[in-house]
Amino acid sequence: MPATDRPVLDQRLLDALVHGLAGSSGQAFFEQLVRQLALMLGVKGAWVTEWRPARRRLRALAFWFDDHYIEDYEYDIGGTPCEPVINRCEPTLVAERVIELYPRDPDLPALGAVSYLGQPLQDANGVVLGHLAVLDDKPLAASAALLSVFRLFTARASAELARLWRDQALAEREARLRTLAAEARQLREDIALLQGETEILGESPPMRRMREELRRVAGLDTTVLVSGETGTGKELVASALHRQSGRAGMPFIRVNCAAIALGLQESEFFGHEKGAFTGALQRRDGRFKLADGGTLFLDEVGEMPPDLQAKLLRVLQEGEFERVGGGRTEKVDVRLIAATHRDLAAMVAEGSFRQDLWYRLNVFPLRVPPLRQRGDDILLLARALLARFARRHGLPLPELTEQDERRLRAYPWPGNVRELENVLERALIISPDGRRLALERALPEASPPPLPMEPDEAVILTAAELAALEKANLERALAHCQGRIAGPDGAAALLGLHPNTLSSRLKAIGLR
Ligand SMILES: Nc1ncnc2c1ncn2[C@@H]1O[C@H](COP(=O)(O)OP(=O)(O)OP(=O)(O)O)[C@@H](O)[C@H]1O
Repeated sequence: MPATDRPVLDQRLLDALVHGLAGSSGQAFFEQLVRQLALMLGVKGAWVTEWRPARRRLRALAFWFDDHYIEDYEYDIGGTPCEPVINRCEPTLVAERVIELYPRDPDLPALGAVSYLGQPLQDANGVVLGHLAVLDDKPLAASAALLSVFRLFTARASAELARLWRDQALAEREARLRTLAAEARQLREDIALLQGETEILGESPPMRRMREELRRVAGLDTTVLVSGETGTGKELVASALHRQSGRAGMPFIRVNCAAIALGLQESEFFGHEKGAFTGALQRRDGRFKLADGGTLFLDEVGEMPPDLQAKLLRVLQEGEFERVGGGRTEKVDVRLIAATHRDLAAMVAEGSFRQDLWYRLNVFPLRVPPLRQRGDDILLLARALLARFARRHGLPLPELTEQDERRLRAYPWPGNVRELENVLERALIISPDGRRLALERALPEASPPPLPMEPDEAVILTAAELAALEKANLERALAHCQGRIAGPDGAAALLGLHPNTLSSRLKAIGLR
């Protein structure tokens, strides 16, 4: 078709194109753009790329050719008509005989190219982000209309690509911030270590057993899977495994698998080369590299997305990995510890966690018991934690009263040691006189009242003990109300029961 017959002047087509693009963004936008551009200019192919300066390559974000999309198109710009577009940063039109002019470009003959038009995509500061190009199997005349349409779509593509770069750069910075936060956390842990705050306290049988297992496995390079409810001390256990191992002088690197931004996971683990993807402004080491010689702690491993599970498995099997955007394989010497509050076996059964990865991680399972199964450890922990908080805040250290002890034992501690820490710190801070803990105010509203007896080990009672406890409670209520059941001064009101219900209960347990 001669250039003048190309439908570039058709206003309706132009409107359709602009409207078609208005609603889309990202990948969909670029796909629409190249397809519509090729159709509109009546050319064989159109593609939009992003520029990877480190490797001097262009990677197609979308490539429409001969009525279909071409996937994964990436090329070195040397000897191609795209080279002057990128290098000189100016539009390039090759109206005909493009193969003769660029004989080193191997793709031109394959695509049957005769003509070429390309223009760089730039951000507001003139930095080259990529380019937009069309090619045809017929000569292409530079009509003013064609060039103005082409310029219009170059501007739209530039704006969209610049937006994507900004988003990626922001995500990069956030990731960096998270790394800094992790380093700050590491430093806080070092300080805690120096102040003796990393000791795993507890003398209850389950804690003694757990500590003994920890001691046995710590010195080996065995992968350990630490499980337990939230706040039970899994991270404390992981760092103790590291400190008691031969790797103690080397880094202990923690990755929270639940908190890595989508799209950055692979780079977070394995690192990336500068220019490896949009927004990868500099080369960065991943957590595997940072942990070289030391221990890598995969916290919340149950939250790891499936594709990352597959990649991690490959690294564990092959013992090496590649940075994102880098051809070189890297080998590191890392001991792996994973932790989860989830039931990984159940996740494997339901298909949300890879069985082969689970086998690799579950070499030595270490279960941290919930606080409610640790008996008097609750009191031991409470005293140690109170001393720590009093020291930290420069406050007097209150004694635990019997009432405090009962309250601490009776509460089920769903948030485990972390919750105990929070409650005690709050109780200490709001303590009215500095000598007495304000536990009743610091404990969550729904906490049960203290049991009027000292249960053995923990708050697990047999059915007979529970019945005896209820009987004693009802007797005390009756005595308090001089045997009255109903009425405002009756035992039913005191107990929060309907009088008929109370009468039935009294009959059932032989009190009436
Ligand atoms: N046995 C213990 N002795 C002393 N401190 C403990 C003990 N167990 C837990 N802690 C403290 O309780 C807090 C929570 O522990 P940690 O962060 O290790 O729990 P976690 O199981 O990893 O929690 P999550 O599942 O939420 O990640 C930490 O401040 C830790 O120092």
